[in-house]
Amino acid sequence: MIVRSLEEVIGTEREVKGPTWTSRRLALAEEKVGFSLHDTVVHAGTEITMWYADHVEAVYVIEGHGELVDDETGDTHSLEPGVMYLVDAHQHHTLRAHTEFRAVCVFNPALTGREVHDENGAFPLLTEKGQ
Ligand SMILES: CC(=O)NCC[C@H](N)C(=O)O
Repeated sequence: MIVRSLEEVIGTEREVKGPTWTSRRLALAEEKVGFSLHDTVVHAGTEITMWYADHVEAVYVIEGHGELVDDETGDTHSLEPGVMYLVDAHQHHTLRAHTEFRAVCVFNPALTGREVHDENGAFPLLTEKGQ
């Protein structure tokens, strides 16, 4: 059994900062459980367009308000605590954080921990060895 607190992760290599977000990665590929689990904060008033070419992601909002745009259809969804969205088919999508926004994010395949978005808004498919 692995028990890990957010406080243990903050300030370590498991806390990864992107341009508009900070991802605290509680479970990673090295745990070998088939997914990674992150407690992620998105900074208020920001917008980010993403496209996970190699991953699926589940996002469960626990704090804050924002909106999600499915860039493939133009559909816009209001985001607030208790709302979950699944990026289930590699959709290009845009997240706007109206307030500081916090969510639990799960990725499959698991992130190794060092990934930040590339120029397409994707996470590179790294192995634990970093390829
Ligand atoms: C807003 C957002 O989801 N940014 C990407 C970070 C990713 N969800 C992560 O948790 O690493």
